[in-house]
Amino acid sequence: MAVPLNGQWQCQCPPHKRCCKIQPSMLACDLADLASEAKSVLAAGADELHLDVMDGHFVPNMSFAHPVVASLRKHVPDAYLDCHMMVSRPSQWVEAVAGSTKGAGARYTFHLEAVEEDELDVAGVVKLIRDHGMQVGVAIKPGTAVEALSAVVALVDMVLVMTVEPGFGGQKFMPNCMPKVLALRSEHPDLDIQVDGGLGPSTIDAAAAAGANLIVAGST
Ligand SMILES: O=C(CO)[C@H](O)[C@H](O)COP(=O)(O)O
Ligand SMILES: [Fe+2]
Repeated sequence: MAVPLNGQWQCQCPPHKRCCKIQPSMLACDLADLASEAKSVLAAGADELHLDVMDGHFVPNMSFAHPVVASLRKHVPDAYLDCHMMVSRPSQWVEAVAGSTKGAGARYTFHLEAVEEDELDVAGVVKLIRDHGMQVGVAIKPGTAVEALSAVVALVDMVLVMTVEPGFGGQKFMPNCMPKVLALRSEHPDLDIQVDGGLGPSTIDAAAAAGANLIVAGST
């Protein structure tokens, strides 16, 4: 479990327990100052940078896209970029995001609900991401049952269980999503499980206790 201590996120997990990684969501920062904001959260101990890409179609909001990610990469050449792709037809952006994040570690997390009939099937999207050298995450919205992941969990590196409706920062953590985390963790002891939305000092314990080990920290 990680807690803020003297301006740093300090892990409090006993040695035998799974340690949480903290991934600040850059959606919460001054996007006109993205590079220096990214450097300061990394200096404060952030494990990865969570980049919320929104297309205004899969979610009713827009944020930034791969050109911004490419510019940011020049300033943080060694950072791990965790791209949360809230976009329809996620296969269409894989090549662009791979080109924008190259040089150090990156993850492309697509929403299971966004894969459309006439594009690749889910396994095809996973393969496309991997073929482009990125780790693979798959996300589900609060309203999607965890059983919807059963055919894909074994193929991916990480599962993101959204704890808010995707599209906006600053929303309230939804504790009723924790049983999904618990179910995933009991079935998959070594899987990376991420939670995203309304995480902060008052909600991180519930998420870690349920079995999440990747914590997106945004506005709270
Ligand atoms: O995916 C997201 C919104 O769709 C953001 O990553 C998430 O909301 C983080 O921000 P906050 O902690 O403020 O909720
Ligand atoms: Fe996110």
